[in-house]
Amino acid sequence: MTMLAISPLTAAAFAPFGDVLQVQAAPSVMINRGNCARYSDLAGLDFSDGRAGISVFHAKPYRSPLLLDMMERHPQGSQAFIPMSDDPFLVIVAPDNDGKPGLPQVFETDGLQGVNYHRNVWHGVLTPIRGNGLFTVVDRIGSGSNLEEHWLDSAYQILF
Ligand SMILES: NC(=O)N[C@@H](O)C(=O)O
Ligand code: NI
Repeated sequence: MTMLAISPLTAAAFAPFGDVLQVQAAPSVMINRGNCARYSDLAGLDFSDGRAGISVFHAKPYRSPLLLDMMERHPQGSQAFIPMSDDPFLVIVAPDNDGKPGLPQVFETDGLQGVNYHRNVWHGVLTPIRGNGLFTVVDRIGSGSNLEEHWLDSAYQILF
């Protein structure tokens, strides 16, 4: 079974798939009488025929080795995962290859990062690896199906 290596999550590496939500080199503006740095407008939110909603996901942390046998995407909207703890999680994405996921890439967050998957980007399901598994999620609320799943012809293994 093919193993997938894990890379640290960076905005540059993740750019083809979405946005990294993290403190930037410089704030957009200082607010609250200089007591708070605001980093504005970090994610490309995109919802067709629906609206943005904020949900909470409570996921059980996975144990190593992880078997990656399915990837999914949301044709009608972006999806952001913002951790409610400072625990790292795995972010698994793949380019589209004629309507199927191409070679997956695996990133590990540094505990102070969230991600926003752009619309229709192949990704693995939410994958906490330790901690409380609590995440705030910003994604599309609307009618109709917004979930396309693809079961991989051959699974991958991820050690962490
Ligand atoms: N299905 C669902 O709401 N969650 C997935 O989209 C996911 O990315 O975890
Ligand atoms: Ni998803």
